[in-house]
Amino acid sequence: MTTHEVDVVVLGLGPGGEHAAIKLGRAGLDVVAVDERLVGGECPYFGCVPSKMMIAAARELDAARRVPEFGGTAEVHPDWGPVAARIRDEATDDWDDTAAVKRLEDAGATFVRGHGVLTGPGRVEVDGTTYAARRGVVLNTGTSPAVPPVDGLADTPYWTNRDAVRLTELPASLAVLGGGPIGAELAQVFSRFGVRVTVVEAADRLLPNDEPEAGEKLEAAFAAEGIQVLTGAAVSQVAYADGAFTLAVGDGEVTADKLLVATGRRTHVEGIGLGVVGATVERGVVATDERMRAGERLWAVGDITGKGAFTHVSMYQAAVAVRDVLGQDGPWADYRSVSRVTFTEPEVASAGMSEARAHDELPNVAVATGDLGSRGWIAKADGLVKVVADADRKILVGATVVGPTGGEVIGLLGLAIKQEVPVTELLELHYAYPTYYRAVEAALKGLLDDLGA
Ligand SMILES: Cc1cc2nc3c(=O)[nH]c(=O)nc-3n(C[C@H](O)[C@H](O)[C@H](O)COP(=O)(O)OP(=O)(O)OC[C@H]3O[C@@H](n4cnc5c(N)ncnc54)[C@H](O)[C@@H]3O)c2cc1C
Ligand SMILES: NC(=O)c1ccc[n+]([C@@H]2O[C@H](COP(=O)([O-])OP(=O)(O)OC[C@H]3O[C@@H](n4cnc5c(N)ncnc54)[C@H](O)[C@@H]3O)[C@@H](O)[C@H]2O)c1
Repeated sequence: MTTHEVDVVVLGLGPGGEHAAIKLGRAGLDVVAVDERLVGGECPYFGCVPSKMMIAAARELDAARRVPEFGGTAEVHPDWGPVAARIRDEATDDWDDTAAVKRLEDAGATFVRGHGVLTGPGRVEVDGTTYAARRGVVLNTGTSPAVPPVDGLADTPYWTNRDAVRLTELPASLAVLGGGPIGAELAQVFSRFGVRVTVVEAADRLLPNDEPEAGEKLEAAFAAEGIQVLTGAAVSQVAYADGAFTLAVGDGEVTADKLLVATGRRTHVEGIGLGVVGATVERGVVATDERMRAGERLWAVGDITGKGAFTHVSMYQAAVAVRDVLGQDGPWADYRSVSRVTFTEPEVASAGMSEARAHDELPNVAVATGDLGSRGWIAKADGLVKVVADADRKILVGATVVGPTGGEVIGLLGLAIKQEVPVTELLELHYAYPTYYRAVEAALKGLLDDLGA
């Protein structure tokens, strides 16, 4: 067996691994970067980028459909062709990572395509070759779609996100299993392109990991667009015959031409030798410290760390790990104010803790909710701002914004949570009239009585 001595091996090149390999290569280290599929991982080829391109197109269709409400007439004839072409040509290079491999090599890293396994501290084996890393291994092996053990499902030609982003034509009807971020975003896209969509969600609301009020707003928006949503829905069986899927849901049935499974993710932590470096894996998550250290000469970043399955978290953690590999003095990982956005319309954005988590972790919590104010009324847009405060310290610990630009407005609140800005000081800002972010001021005012401020 051949052994190569290097400084660092990056195993798995999702957004975090790619970032780490490029930074460490540019820092002059001898880096070997390993991926068995495409450099960049899920986000550019099967996740964020293609889905957001779909969403951009679907939004234009929806805006055109709203013309009569505001003044005039417009005819909308959806065409998936330009969306499919844009994803193929602009987002994914036809699912070819030549450009991403070149970026790695230009940074000084050596790319190896293959399945890597840890064989000891700092040691990774790929197809019979061992790479022995003096400093250690950065692990970023990410996830695959998780498919639930529903009777019959495995034998059907269901889709996951990896199929949905490669479609060149759309079906007449689609059932979406799972109403989390993937299911919700894609359900709305396909519905806006004329597909009859039914979302089947096991929990009692859409986006069950967000505030309940957010799920309610989204469900109302979906109903208004004609998307059928079944919540609290247990699917006991899936069958496929004569070109159609049938889902047994409670006492009833859902039928559709196609089925998209969006029921969560399975982390790639099994069978890759995590035991040999003393890493702790619990419920599919690799335990990490504030420097992203996960075992002997091992750093772990991205979805496998369970700190938020988002591209920005993966890249943030990679930057932390790079600092530690290079012997720098922090800053280390801080998750108090992780922002996240589901790009439905309305957007559902949040930062920090939910109200429920704040009640679990803090003795005194204050909560206030407001609507989107003048801007929302003018644009005929429904939504909300919810703020969660530590009532003893009089600072925000969590926030949710549901609305047309929720993902932008949350930036202000994320900063306030991270910097622990007193609520009274936040109220000293000038909130331009009539912006969406002005709705934050109204929500904050709702906290004052409870804070005794
Ligand atoms: C449809 C969809 C939409 C999304 N939208 C957003 C969004 O808008 N915003 C956002 O922040 N996040 C979004 N996400 C989540 C985002 O894609 C992930 O959080 C992101 O890709 C980070 O993942 P990661 O860095 O852990 O690794 P991944 O992207 O999962 O990549 C891991 C890489 O490791 C490789 N690998 C695994 N095991 C091995 C092995 N043993 N040997 C060699 N290589 C291996 C894989 O081939 C893969 O390339 C979306 C996800 C999906 C599916
Ligand atoms: N805009 C974004 O940032 C974005 C977009 C998409 C995905 N993501 C990331 O990817 C992750 C994975 O997304 P996801 O939506 O697949 O996972 P998820 O775990 O967030 O949601 C899955 C949903 O499926 C439901 N479910 C599970 N089993 C079911 C069953 N048998 N029948 C019906 N419903 C069932 C769950 O209750 C849950 O609501 C997200 O948590 C998020 O971190 C982010």
